[in-house]
Amino acid sequence: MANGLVCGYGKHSVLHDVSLTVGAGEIVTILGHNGAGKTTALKALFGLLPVQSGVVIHDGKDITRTSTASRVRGGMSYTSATSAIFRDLTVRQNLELGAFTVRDSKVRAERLARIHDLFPVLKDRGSAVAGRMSGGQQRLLSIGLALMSGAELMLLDEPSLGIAPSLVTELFESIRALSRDAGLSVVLVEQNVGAALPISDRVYYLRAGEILLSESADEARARDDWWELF
Ligand SMILES: Nc1ncnc2c1ncn2[C@@H]1O[C@H](COP(=O)(O)OP(=O)(O)OP(=O)(O)O)[C@@H](O)[C@H]1O
Repeated sequence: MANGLVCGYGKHSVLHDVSLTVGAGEIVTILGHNGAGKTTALKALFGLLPVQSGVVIHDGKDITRTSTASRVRGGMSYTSATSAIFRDLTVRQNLELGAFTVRDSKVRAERLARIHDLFPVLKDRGSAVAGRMSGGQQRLLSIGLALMSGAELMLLDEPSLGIAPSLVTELFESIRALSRDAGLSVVLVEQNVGAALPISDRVYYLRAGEILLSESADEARARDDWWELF
């Protein structure tokens, strides 16, 4: 997915030689302290930041210089840590907009039904104004939006942020189910290590823009010294 990525803001490099892979149906989690470069890595993968050197590969194609729009068409989505929804529109309108690139109305209806099954609150509150829902419900909606686009690879930045613990478990189980049943691949950035590890396949540890270590989530779960690694 990324090889030798160097990227940052202006002339300032934040990522130094970052390489990472995510297979079909795999959930890969990037762990690291504040400021390590986790969000920067997701943005670089999604084409929101120019890459100074290195390559981004998706579906076997070099997409390093392609636009974000073409990455969306290619099956990628990015959900930022700050609520990525249309606050003044209803929940239903938000979800419909998530699939604005999908012409086939049957496909749109199927996706909507699936998301309603996954997150029934988005069905029950379909006519609610999105910006007036709770923070947790807004997070679910932002993930619903990404799923409506038909993403095969989701880049998720701190999905648990601001969500009640019971809902975090439910949300993460839904993500796991999507990867298991529908082959969804996920690159997850998460401070809530306890919630992320049980659904992850592999883990990358990022420090000051460099990958320190990559290991299986089983190995990571067996550790009690994550933070000493950084
Ligand atoms: N828009 C920006 N312009 C300049 N520097 C930025 C910008 N956004 C982030 N940075 C810097 O890039 C570095 C990495 O930030 P980034 O947000 O990727 O870290 P992070 O690991 O996601 O941290 P957090 O867990 O706090 O979100 C930090 O030093 C940050 O100050």
